[in-house]
Amino acid sequence: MIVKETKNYEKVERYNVEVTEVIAESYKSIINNLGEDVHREGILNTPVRAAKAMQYLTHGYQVDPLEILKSAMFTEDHKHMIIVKDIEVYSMCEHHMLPFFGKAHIAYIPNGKIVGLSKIPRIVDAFARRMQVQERLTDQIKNCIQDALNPLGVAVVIEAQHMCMQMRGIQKQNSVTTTSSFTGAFEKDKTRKEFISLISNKFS
Ligand SMILES: Nc1nc2c(ncn2[C@@H]2O[C@H](COP(=O)(O)OP(=O)(O)OP(=O)(O)O)[C@@H](O)[C@H]2O)c(=O)[nH]1
Ligand SMILES: [Zn+2]
Repeated sequence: MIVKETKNYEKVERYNVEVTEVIAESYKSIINNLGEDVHREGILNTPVRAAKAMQYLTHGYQVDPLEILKSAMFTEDHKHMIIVKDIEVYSMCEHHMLPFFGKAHIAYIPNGKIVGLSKIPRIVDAFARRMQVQERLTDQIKNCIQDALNPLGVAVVIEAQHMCMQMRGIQKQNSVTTTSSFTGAFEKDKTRKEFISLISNKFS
């Protein structure tokens, strides 16, 4: 499944017909085995809908995050912390194939190159729209920014709720998991504290 943006910035979803049919057949069997009637009106198109939904939720495999960053890098002599915070994250836990969702807060300190701001949420999506664990998602985002920009440091914090811990299993509705990953300057106490303090401030 490919998500493309047109020149007018409209998002177009293109599904490979054969892949969708194969996944839909599997869903038919799953729905049947769950005890539902696959011929019931409301469910008749569900296998295809679910096949498309699942391909959408994992379309990050078709995206190259490094290329996204490289497509908008600019030379700039700015050596201060740049933070993009409160980026919505929707991902799929690889253990249960249930969503986990929350916010990512990302910072870097440039070393000659800055990147187009929108590209940071774009790479979050590129890695999040896959089967993931929160820890790997956090590290992949950090490594990608480090590799593309070679900055003085990168910081990534993700706060998320896992549906597999809420709707089933341990059923804890209010627990939030925080993961973090740092390079370079952010390994220093002072810089990391400044980052944590800035992401904790809310705009009034
Ligand atoms: N570290 C980590 N664990 C995760 C993540 N998403 C889900 N899990 C956990 O993956 C584990 C899988 O454990 P298993 O014991 O194999 O699965 P389970 O029997 O369904 O476990 P319960 O959820 O405890 O019922 C669970 O503890 C989940 O909470 C994640 O992003 N990171
Ligand atoms: Zn899970």
